Amino acid sequence: MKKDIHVVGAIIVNNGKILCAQRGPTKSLSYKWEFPGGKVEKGETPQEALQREIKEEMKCNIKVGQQAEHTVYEYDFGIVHLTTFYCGLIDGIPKLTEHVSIKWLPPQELNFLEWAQADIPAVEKVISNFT
Ligand SMILES: Nc1nc2c([nH]c(=O)n2[C@H]2C[C@H](O)[C@@H](COP(=O)(O)OP(=O)(O)OP(=O)(O)O)O2)c(=O)[nH]1
Repeated sequence: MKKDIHVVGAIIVNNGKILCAQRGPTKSLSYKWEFPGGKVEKGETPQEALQREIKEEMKCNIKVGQQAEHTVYEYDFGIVHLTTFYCGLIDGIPKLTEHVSIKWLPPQELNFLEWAQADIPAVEKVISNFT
């Protein structure tokens, strides 16, 4: 049986643009674009996990707002349960640490990137929420 992986992703909105992050070559889903975040650990709420992950991987603090989407997607390596939340920056500027590239894009340009498959419903939702 495939393992269930519970993941949170931050849709960080700043000045009308959204932060998109590209996965590195050594990771699963290499070079795909994603919302920064990661796996929820035992005892954490999804919101706590997201704040922790963003602090670790982007060196900034966020406030976590409304849930945008929840998707279950079966990859070959496991079943990802992805919950995305709209977020805002509190302090610091997101920095490139674990990802190979980050971009701030207006919502209508999100579709130009090659997203991880689990993210596609969230991307569509963001586009429709902003247009
Ligand atoms: N952070 C994040 N992960 C996502 C998204 N969409 C998606 O399918 N994923 C997958 C990729 C990973 O398999 C898993 C998140 O794991 P992670 O971010 O904590 O771990 P990782 O990069 O080290 O991944 P891995 O190489 O261990 O699989 O969820 C997304 O938008 N954000």
